[in-house]
Amino acid sequence: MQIYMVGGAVRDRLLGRPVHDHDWVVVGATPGQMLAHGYLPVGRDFPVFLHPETREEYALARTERKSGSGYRGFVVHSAPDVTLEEDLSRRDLTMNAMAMRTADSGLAELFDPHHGARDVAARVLRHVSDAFREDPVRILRVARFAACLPDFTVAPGTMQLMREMVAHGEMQHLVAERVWQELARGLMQEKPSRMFEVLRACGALQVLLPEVARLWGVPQRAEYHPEVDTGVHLMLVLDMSAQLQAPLSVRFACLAHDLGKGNTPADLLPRHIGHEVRSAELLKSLAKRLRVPVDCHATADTVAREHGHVHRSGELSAAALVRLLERCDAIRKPGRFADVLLACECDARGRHGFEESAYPQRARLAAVLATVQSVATSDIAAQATAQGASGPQVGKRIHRARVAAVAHWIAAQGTA
Ligand SMILES: Nc1ccn([C@@H]2O[C@H](COP(=O)(O)OP(=O)(O)OP(=O)(O)O)[C@@H](O)[C@H]2O)c(=O)n1
Ligand SMILES: [Mg+2]
Repeated sequence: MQIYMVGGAVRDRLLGRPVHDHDWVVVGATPGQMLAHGYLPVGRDFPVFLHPETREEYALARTERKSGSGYRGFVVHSAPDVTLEEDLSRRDLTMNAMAMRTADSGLAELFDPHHGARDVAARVLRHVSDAFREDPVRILRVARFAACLPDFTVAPGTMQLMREMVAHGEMQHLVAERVWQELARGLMQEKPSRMFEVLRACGALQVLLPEVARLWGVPQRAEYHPEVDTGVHLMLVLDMSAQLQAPLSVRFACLAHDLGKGNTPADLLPRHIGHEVRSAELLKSLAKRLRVPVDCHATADTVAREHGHVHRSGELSAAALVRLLERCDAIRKPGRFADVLLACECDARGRHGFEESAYPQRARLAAVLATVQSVATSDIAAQATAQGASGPQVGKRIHRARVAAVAHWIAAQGTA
């Protein structure tokens, strides 16, 4: 049997990027031989094994043919006579269809029948063959790679193929988990906007995230948004979230914060009165459809509802500031509130001409929260209960003490 390194590890080595995991392909072996060598079988559908020590994936060379629609509709042929070339030609992109082996001389040998190295040098994402059609997840992968390798472009023929796949309804067969997985990974790359550009260009965005796709062409007020177009703004916000190295929940919150601008009544444009609540409603159905994790949804919901108040928090009274913190559940969930503030900063700086602007609201609200947290609520509660106060009355006293503390803090800021 011969073992070759394949897929992302070969690609990333060529790109000079850090290699996270290795995929291996084994030619000329049977499952029985793999088991005899101590490899552990995984998966029901494909002849894939885990190395007994490294736990990396070793797959027997295989060919694949689509037998029906959907995720599992494949006929897999794996046998000791399947060649490396056959295995490589079923893969998605030329840059992912290279193999490497350490030769007896100790030098690394590259097997590159589809000219992946040439495409890497030319910064092109190109499909290997028409077999690309067989798996619609590949459209999401191309979009994700575009976000990760922002100077790469999609080859025109590949974009054409992706358009055809979308037009044939292939995106409908994707299961929510796979869509979310790829979307989440794409959001975490260096330039998330590239993923959305690619998905938009092939028509997949319209199918997967129509709430997002419809934001292009929707105007906003130029005084606040020099870029005017809501879709353009959204892309600036997402790239700002990457620039500020925000975690996934923040990046997803950025994606969803302005969804409600997509269904603003036409007579209100370019104003978007009430878009915050509409955003939260659209977010709810999107999160359900894609099975978005609860923490991402919760952060995004607060950002959608409250981003306007956070932006204007400099004008709020002590009482209004405490109410804002209470609505954000900031006292119980300070970590999440920090994420909400970061998303708001991405929103404010994700505008033409504001990229380098300061966003003092973030540090100020963090300080207001610290002030509120310093109020000794258990002492107030104990005292109130001793005086025979009811539950709601205790709550009111705590609220009043918090407002007083914030008012005091604001006054001290003024004299500092
Ligand atoms: N839908 C898919 C998924 C994977 N592959 C092939 O399987 C390899 C390994 O897949 P995976 O580990 O999922 O992705 P990588 O390309 O290795 O990228 P990374 O692990 O860095 O995300 C890919 O390089 C590609 O050759 C494919 O052709 N089509
Ligand atoms: Mg991999």
